[in-house]
Amino acid sequence: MAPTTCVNCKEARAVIIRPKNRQKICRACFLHIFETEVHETITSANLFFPGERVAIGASGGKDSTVLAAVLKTLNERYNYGLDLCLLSIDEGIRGYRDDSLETVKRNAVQYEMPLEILGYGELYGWTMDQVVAQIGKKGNCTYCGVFRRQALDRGAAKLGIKHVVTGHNADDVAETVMMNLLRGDLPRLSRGTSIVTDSGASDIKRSKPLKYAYEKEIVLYAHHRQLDYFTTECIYSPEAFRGSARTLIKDLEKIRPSSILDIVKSGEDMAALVPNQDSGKNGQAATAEDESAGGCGSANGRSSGGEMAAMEEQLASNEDAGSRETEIKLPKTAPKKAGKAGKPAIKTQTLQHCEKCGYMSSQAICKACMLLDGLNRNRPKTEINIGMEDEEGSSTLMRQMEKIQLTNS
Ligand SMILES: Nc1ncnc2c1ncn2[C@@H]1O[C@H](COP(=O)(O)OP(=O)(O)OP(=O)(O)O)[C@@H](O)[C@H]1O
Repeated sequence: MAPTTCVNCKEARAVIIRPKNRQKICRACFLHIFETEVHETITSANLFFPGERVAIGASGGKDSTVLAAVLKTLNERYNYGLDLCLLSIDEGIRGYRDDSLETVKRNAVQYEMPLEILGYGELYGWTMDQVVAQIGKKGNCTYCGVFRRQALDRGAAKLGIKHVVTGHNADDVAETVMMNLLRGDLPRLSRGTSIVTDSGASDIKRSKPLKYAYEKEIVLYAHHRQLDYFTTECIYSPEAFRGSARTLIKDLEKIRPSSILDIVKSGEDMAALVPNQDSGKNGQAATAEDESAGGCGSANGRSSGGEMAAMEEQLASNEDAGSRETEIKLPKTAPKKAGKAGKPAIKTQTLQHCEKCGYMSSQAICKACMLLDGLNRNRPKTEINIGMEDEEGSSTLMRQMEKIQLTNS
């Protein structure tokens, strides 16, 4: 069979079938189109101004690595005049984040960007390994998400930077839209679809330049540019509800590739109909305590079927057949059981500063401080746990010991 020619340049051989629209294109055109689409997202939302200092939330994963690479390219190509740096949060997860941070350190050299790393240990006195040893694996994503959102703000403040960009992509936004629809939480739907979010109390703006980029295209971009990124998933359990929303989105995408963007657009349209009940500065959606803002691979259900891992494997095995067309077909995955989701009432929130740490909160005490309070109350017992094996058996034993101590006291 004669090789297919790229529909864009009409010259080179097509080696990619774009997941977004099924167009057959060559490698060079794919990379350029992907970058141009991100550029259009940036310019149409007026995300940056010349001379702006911007911190890239860098986890070492594919999304933030692609974000850093693309921003560097666009900054040079279109003279954005941005001063870019990498900001990493070390959640303190041995065998996961320590390894991914090594990738970020290499990226800092590759992209010639300064890197700042801030740890939960130094910020909160608790690493996620310690949190999980105390509370178990169930529900740990809540702690991690709340802490990370604050940590990114605090890291930016430390650097004197007022804008943090994250690698949230179209799939992430579509998942958030679905979750909030299923929960009947329209105000949160509005916050989740916003490309720019800022808090009413901190002057740090958040944005998602990859908001319209498909996750599969991000993987393809990373692959074809041979970017150095970290693929292992978080060792702690994913959030079940988001995992189910993710499976739903991926199933819809298989039938109709445009579904992801359609869901994002529908989310935006619906958001425009919802009264802006808790906007931050400049009328932007306030998200400091919103789950869509902090970002977490496991909380985003990365483990729900390991589709991206399968795709990466397939791309690697296509390596030898570089000149052939690459069509990504994902393995069928069994649907995951949804977690229990309460239906929150729509209510107006009053934004204020946390009495303890000063961070933005809709309550007198922010979520992070409330979580820390609970953890710190049991601190002495947790300290006994330090140094013990990190296995499920050990933490179960510790919890049993704690129960016995509580019963005795
Ligand atoms: N530990 C971290 N330090 C800094 N930024 C982070 C960290 N974890 C997540 N983020 C930011 O939040 C975004 C969304 O994270 P999430 O883990 O949900 O997605 P992901 O697809 O796994 O991202 P990535 O591929 O970049 O790890 C990331 O792209 C990154 O910008």
